[in-house]
Amino acid sequence: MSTILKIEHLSHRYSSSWAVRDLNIEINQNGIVGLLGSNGAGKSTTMNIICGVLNQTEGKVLINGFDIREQPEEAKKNIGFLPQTPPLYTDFTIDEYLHYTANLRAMDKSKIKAAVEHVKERCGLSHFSSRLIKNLSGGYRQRVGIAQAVIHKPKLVVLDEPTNGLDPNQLIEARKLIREVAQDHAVLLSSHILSEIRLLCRDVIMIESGRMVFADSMDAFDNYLQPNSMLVTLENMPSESELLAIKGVTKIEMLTSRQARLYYEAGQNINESVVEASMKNNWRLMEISADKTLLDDTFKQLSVQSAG
Ligand SMILES: Nc1ncnc2c1ncn2[C@@H]1O[C@H](COP(=O)(O)OP(=O)(O)OP(=O)(O)O)[C@@H](O)[C@H]1O
Repeated sequence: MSTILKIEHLSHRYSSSWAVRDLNIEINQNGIVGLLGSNGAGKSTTMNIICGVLNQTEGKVLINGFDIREQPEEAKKNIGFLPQTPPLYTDFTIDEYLHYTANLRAMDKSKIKAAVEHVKERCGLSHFSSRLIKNLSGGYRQRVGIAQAVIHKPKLVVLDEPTNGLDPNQLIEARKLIREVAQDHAVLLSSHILSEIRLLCRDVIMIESGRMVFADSMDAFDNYLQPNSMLVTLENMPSESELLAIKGVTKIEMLTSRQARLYYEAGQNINESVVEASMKNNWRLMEISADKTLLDDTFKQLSVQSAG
């Protein structure tokens, strides 16, 4: 079986400056892969190249084994794309628009009607079939955008910041739909919001200044960003020096009268030592948890580092 998406040494230059440098990405299975990066990192450029909207300066993009530049028709049959601004014709009804996009994808004419019904059902649009797109809320427009991206059952679905600008209820609905889509498709989803990527994605690729700075599972990303620290809540909080005496602990930060951040050496597991010390000294351990609060800070640092 071919790899769904393979990107080799991809670089892109706009006039004089490079927006993407030597990207290598491979996606082999369904599920959501996050493309994370701050504004201007090169996410949209990468996605536009993957989807054949922009020709790269250097490198290769293969979709299901087809080169997007050399075999664009075959490659594009395997891609569904929702750009940052959904390509909606607002004077069309949902039905008209989905028939139109199915025809654009050169789908077998005899299968279009059933495909439109199926995708409307799947995206929760059936009850709005004959409503004009201009009369839909932002959340429903986004659903139509996703529907046009999956109507032809592509192997790869590319969603450029699909949850941007949605209100909290629309966000929940959009995430649910994207998760459902990812059960049958490989989804590449971009965002500059770390928490959004953490919520949705199995794997994450982080780019900054056009270069890849990380690519692995979300769990590995959390570990990578964890500066080896944990949060402990103790009812009887001891002194800093007593906490520092716990085996493996290298630094203490007192956060409140009952909570402290404990830093430890990479690769160490200090949970047991903390529990033991607490029991021995009657510190009354209430909670011990991985420290996720530093993630956003570290993300900012990472972004700055890679820009340098
Ligand atoms: N058409 C263009 N001409 C010149 N430079 C461009 C063009 N499009 C993007 N750029 C530049 O290329 C770099 C990458 O932009 P890109 O839009 O790919 O980033 P992004 O990660 O998608 O950011 P955002 O989330 O803000 O869209 C930026 O420095 C941007 O200013």
